[in-house]
Amino acid sequence: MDALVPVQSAGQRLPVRLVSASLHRCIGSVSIRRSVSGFAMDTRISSRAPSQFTIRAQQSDLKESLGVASSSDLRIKEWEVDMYQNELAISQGIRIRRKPPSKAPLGYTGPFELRLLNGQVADSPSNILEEITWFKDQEVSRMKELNPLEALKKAVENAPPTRDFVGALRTAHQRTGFPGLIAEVKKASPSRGILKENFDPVEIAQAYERGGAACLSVLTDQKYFKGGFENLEAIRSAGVKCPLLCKEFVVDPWQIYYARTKGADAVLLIAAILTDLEITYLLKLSKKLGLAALVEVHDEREMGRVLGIEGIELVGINNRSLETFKVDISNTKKLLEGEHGRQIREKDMIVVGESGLFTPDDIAYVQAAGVKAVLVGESIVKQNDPEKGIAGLFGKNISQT
Ligand SMILES: O=P(O)(O)OC[C@@H](O)[C@@H](O)c1c[nH]c2ccccc12
Repeated sequence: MDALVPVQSAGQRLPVRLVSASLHRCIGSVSIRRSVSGFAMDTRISSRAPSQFTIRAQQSDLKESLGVASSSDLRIKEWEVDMYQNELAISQGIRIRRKPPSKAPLGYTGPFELRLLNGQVADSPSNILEEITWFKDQEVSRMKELNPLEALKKAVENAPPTRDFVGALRTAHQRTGFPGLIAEVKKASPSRGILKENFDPVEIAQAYERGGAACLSVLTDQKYFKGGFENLEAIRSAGVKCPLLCKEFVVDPWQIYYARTKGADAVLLIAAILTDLEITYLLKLSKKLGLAALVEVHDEREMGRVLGIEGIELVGINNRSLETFKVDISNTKKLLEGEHGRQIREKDMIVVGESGLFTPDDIAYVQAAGVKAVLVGESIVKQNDPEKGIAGLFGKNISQT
């Protein structure tokens, strides 16, 4: 990603060839189009209005790098890259399409003709996760314009060190004998609507900390969860000591940098929307920036994929399908049985039981299934006093005092 350097001065030649080549190497055919167009449309280019010459020079570099000659050829190449990305995702059992399908550009002939002949593809999102993912893709493009990657990288260099998310979970587990608690600062969700009307994120975070939470999860998605990065920042600067998970739908490496500058100590990577290569790359990037990564799975297939990826310390099992909203806590048990469970124990990974946990019995059930941590939102955020909510959830006061 280092090659994603914005234009500094007119006439400067940029190694665009390297941009696409290195992306190709790092994340396969994954997000070349977004990165390429993100690059080509970089705000610094438009806001600093360099000479036409610079822009032309870049575009020709770009075409050359993709082996194309005209802008319609370039459109076709970009479209093909999207199609390859979809194919790659489908081959890994990923049902979520990362972008709305688009028709082949005029004049296209090539390897996807047969697939196009196969008939209609739905061009509205098939489920809520797909809708969120499509929206996120556009939202990130807009946010990148306001916060170019170069500026974020500088901010990261001066950011205070991160706190040890995984260590905090292990310590809490040893201290209490219960799974370490990641308590979620969550105002609303698409499945449950508004959970708390008078929502003060800092007050809730402090109450969670007093109640014995090991870590906090802060939803930053605005549109679907009524969260925000300002909540993450506010909680961090209010002096809360628990490490913070930035709960976002990550579809682009830029978001990892952004989360780091806003005070996150960990990020979420959702296997249902990311290919193996993307998870591998985003994991490495997170580590480089000092962040832990919670890799979330929902079914056996995703668990199998994730177990094949090196370097994962934290796996979340979501009991809620983000496609259908169905919640079933026996999902945690099911995914920890047999060969998968054996591999997890062998690698000493921490499994986080996520969603739909309300009672001490629920906690005991997922603990018996093998989790060392739990991620809980609704049942504790809804309480008038979230600190007491935690004691209610565990059937015991788990605070330090
Ligand atoms: O409120 P609950 O049922 O306790 O769930 C919390 C958490 O697991 C859930 O918010 C969640 C799990 N994975 C996610 C991914 C995106 C958004 C939200 C989530």
